[in-house]
Parts: sequence; structure tokens; C-alpha cells
Amino acid sequence: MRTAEQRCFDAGIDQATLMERAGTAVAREAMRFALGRPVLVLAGPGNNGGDAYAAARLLHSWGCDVTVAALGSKKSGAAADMRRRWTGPTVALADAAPRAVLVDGLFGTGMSRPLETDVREALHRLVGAADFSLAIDLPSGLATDSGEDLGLAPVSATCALGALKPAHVLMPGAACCGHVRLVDIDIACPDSTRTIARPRLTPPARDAHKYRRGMVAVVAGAMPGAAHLAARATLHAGAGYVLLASGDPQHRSPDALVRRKIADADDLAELLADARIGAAVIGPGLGSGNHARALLDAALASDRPLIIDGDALTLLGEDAVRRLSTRDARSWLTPHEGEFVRLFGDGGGNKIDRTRQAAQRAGATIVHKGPDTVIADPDGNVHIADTGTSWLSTAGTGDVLAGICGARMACGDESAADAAIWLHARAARLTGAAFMADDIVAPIASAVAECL
Ligand SMILES: NC(=O)C1=CN([C@@H]2O[C@H](COP(=O)(O)OP(=O)(O)OC[C@H]3O[C@@H](n4cnc5c(N)ncnc54)[C@H](OP(=O)(O)O)[C@@H]3O)[C@@H](O)[C@H]2O)[C@@H](O)CC1
Ligand SMILES: Nc1ncnc2c1ncn2[C@@H]1O[C@H](COP(=O)(O)OP(=O)(O)O)[C@@H](O)[C@H]1O
Ligand SMILES: [K+]
Repeated sequence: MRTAEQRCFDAGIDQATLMERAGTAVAREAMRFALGRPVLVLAGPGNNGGDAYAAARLLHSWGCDVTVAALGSKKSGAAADMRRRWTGPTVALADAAPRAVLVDGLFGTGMSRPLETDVREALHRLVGAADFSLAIDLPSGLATDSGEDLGLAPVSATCALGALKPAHVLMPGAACCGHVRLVDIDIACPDSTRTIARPRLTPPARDAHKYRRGMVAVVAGAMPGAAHLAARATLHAGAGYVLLASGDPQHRSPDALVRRKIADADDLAELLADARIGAAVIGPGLGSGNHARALLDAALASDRPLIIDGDALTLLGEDAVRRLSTRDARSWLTPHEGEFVRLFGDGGGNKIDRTRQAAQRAGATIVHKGPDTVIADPDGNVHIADTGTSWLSTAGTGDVLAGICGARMACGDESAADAAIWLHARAARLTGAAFMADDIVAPIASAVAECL
């Protein structure tokens, strides 16, 4: 953001112009929610406060009843000019009385340390008493680059200026921003990091053939239910042919699932020699014994693109980077936070940085799951999914995701991992609430239909 801002300054746009744009966007948003109610604007000592003074002036000029609660001030610069141009009522932050609508412009991207007690108390008192609160850029007390809570008060909505920052999408910050609205202040922020949107999927070609339009093998192990769940998800996510490879291929629905008996790792190696298989899913319910280890070895030694999930991630452990970086075929890893730490440790910055570094080290695509799922590919691109629902925090939904990943990888989507994450979240939303993992499988097909 600072680089982008500097590029603007180099092009002759000054700080006051950017601040006026930011203040205008915030004032418009606040006006929509104020609906004639009195507004309290908190204005801090830096440029976030400058935006706040600009917003207060505009709201006042549009007929709003506005009071500013001020905390410190600079003597010069654009923020000081904005403060001078505000001529309406002003009180000290500590003395401010709550009002129905609050605009939080105390601190934005300049948050450098935890809020002091008196500031934190005043902020919480005023935000807590407002019916509606709108943060300028970020809720005050949120660390921009990590999403760390430095004493923040959660708000109803946030106007993110120019670009989303990590704190808008990473936990715990993401949960405290309320509805995040990205406002354009005419700053270009090209970045290899972005949030995912609904994918555009193509239906099978006119001359499609079941073996050519996405053939997937799902490997079962000690707990066959998990692999079965993944395989059903694979079918509903658009695969043409799904093979369930297991030691005990008992017949269970659905009938469309093709069962193949594999007694040992050699059988799996033979099955995976079939070049028509566009993706193999291994890990859900695989187990952790010698048999599971041998199956994983066979899968890693194969030329098939792999989705590595659950128990297979635990088996890889700290050896993951060495074993994956020598594979020629693509590998995707789908760890939750606990599995990620076992594979790659917990150092190295925020979730975006850690996932990007891990993907580059392993030469694999990593889907780092959770309420703030981060998807990183080996080329350094990072995509973040903030579309999930917290109802997904139920056993087995990860197995479903692994299956969807297999389908979209085998179907050859351009951004297949993003598509899989989006379909998973959408299927969950279509299902509603208090579901079990099995319930979100059939709605995946409806989610696919929304993308055609
Ligand atoms: N980028 C863009 O394109 C645009 C950005 N714009 C806006 O600028 C904002 C960033 O402004 P900013 O850099 O002035 O930082 P800001 O958040 O106002 O805070 C800095 C002040 O707070 C202080 N301070 C920090 N922590 C503190 C603490 N715990 N307790 C007490 N004090 C603390 C710090 O003091 P210091 O650390 O120096 O002691 C300094 O005085 C950005 O979020 C957006 O709103 C728009 O105007 C236009 C386009
Ligand atoms: N609070 C949450 N909000 C959104 N998505 C969540 C949340 N908790 C879990 N999920 C998603 O649910 C899935 C859970 O996967 P995982 O932890 O592997 O569970 P399991 O091993 O039981 O299948 C992941 O896709 C994860 O991103
Ligand atoms: K703020």
C-alpha cells in the first residue's frame, strides 16, 4: 500500500487529494447508514485521523449532525490541514458521549503498538454504545500486516481504502472488521495476492468422454468412510469417472462409484500407472501404519497429480519438502493449521507469508485451511478465501474438500484450487446450517451449476 501510495505521489497526486477521496468514500458510506441519526467521528493523530476530519466535514455539509472526538494532532501536513478545515463541534476522546452512529478514524495502517489503556477504554465504550460503527481503513487497534488484536473494538463495517490489507482477511482481525467494503480511491495496487471470487467453469465439451473429462482415483485406508465421502464429493464436483481404490471394496452407494480392490502398494502403483487418471486423492482416513506409509510411497512415486490430505500429511511430516520437491507431477497439500505446523513449523510471518514460503519450498500448491483459507502456488501467487461459513467446522468437511480438489484438478480448471474452495464454501451455504459433512456433497452440483 505504501509503495502504491508513493507511486501516486511520484505521479504528482498529493496526500491531501488521497485524503479527500478517502474521506468522501467514508462519508458516503456513513451517510447511508446514519439515516438522520447523530454521528460521532473519532479522529486520531495521523492520516487515518485526517480521513476522519475530511469525512466529518463532508457529512456536516450534507446536513448530518456531527461531533468529532479528537485524540492528539500533528502540527503540519495534510492531516493537520484537514483538522483545521473542520469547524464543527470537537471534544476530547476521553470526554466524548456515545452517539448512535460512530466513525472510527483513530488509527489505520500506522498502528505500531498496543493501544494504551485509556484510549482502548474510550474506544470500547463509544463503539459498544453505538448502533452502527464504521471503521476507516481498519478498526483501530488492529495490526495491519498480521491481523493481530492490539486492543481493537469490533465494528459493524469497515471501509478498506484502495486495497484489502492482510488484517481484513486473516484471523483474528477478519472477524472484527464486520462487513468489509473495498473502496476505490484511484490507487493502483497490483499484487500477486488476491481474494477468490466465483470461478467460471466450462461444461464438458460436445465430444466429452468419461475418461477424458476428469478421471480421479481416491485411495481408501483404515477409515474407509472418509475416502468414501471424498469420492462422492469428487463425483458431484464434476469428475467424469471416479475410482475408489481400497483393500475391502464392499458395495455401498452410490452405484456410480467404481470400486477397485488394492491389496498392497504394488496394486496401487499399477492402478496409478493409468495415464488417464488426472488426479489422485490420498489421505482422508488413510491411517498411519506401515500399510498406509507404503500406499503413500506408491502415490508419491507415481506420475499422477496428487491431492495430499489428512493422514497422508501427518505421514509426510517434516520430510514433506524433501519428498515433494523431487516430484515431477503436481502436488497439492490441504493442511489445516495443526497439520501445516507439523509440516512446515510455525515461524515466518503471517498466514499469507508462511503459506507462500511453504509452497515455494515444497514446489507444491498449498491449501492452508481454516476460516481464512490461504492458497499458495509454487510461483508465489497467493489467493485468500474469505467466503466460508463457520458451520464448516464439523468433522469430514475437509474430506469433502479433498474430493472437490481432485475433481477440479482432473477437469483442468485454470485456477482449480480456487474453484474447489469456492465450490466447497458455496455448497455449505446452499445447505444452510447445522449440517453434517455428508449433507454438503449433493449441493456441490448446484454450486457447479452457478459457475457455468
Ligand atoms: N495508504 C494510502 O494510500 C492512503 C492512506 N490513508 C490513510 O492513512 C492511514 C495511515 O496513516 P498513518 O501512516 O499516518 O497512520 P495512522 O494509522 O493514522 O496512525 C499513525 C499515528 O498513530 C500513532 N500511533 C500508532 N500506534 C499507536 C498507539 N498504539 N497508541 C497511540 N498512538 C499510536 C503514530 O504515532 P507514532 O507511532 O509515530 O508514535 C502516528 O501518530 C491509512 O490507514 C488511511 O486511513 C488515506 O489518507 C489516503 C490514502
Ligand atoms: N470457522 C470456519 N469457517 C470457515 N471454514 C471453516 C471453519 N472451520 C473449518 N472450516 C473449513 O472446514 C474444513 C475442515 O477441514 P478439516 O479441518 O480437514 O476437517 P476434517 O479433517 O474433519 O475433514 C476446511 O475446508 C476448513 O477451511
Ligand atoms: K480506524
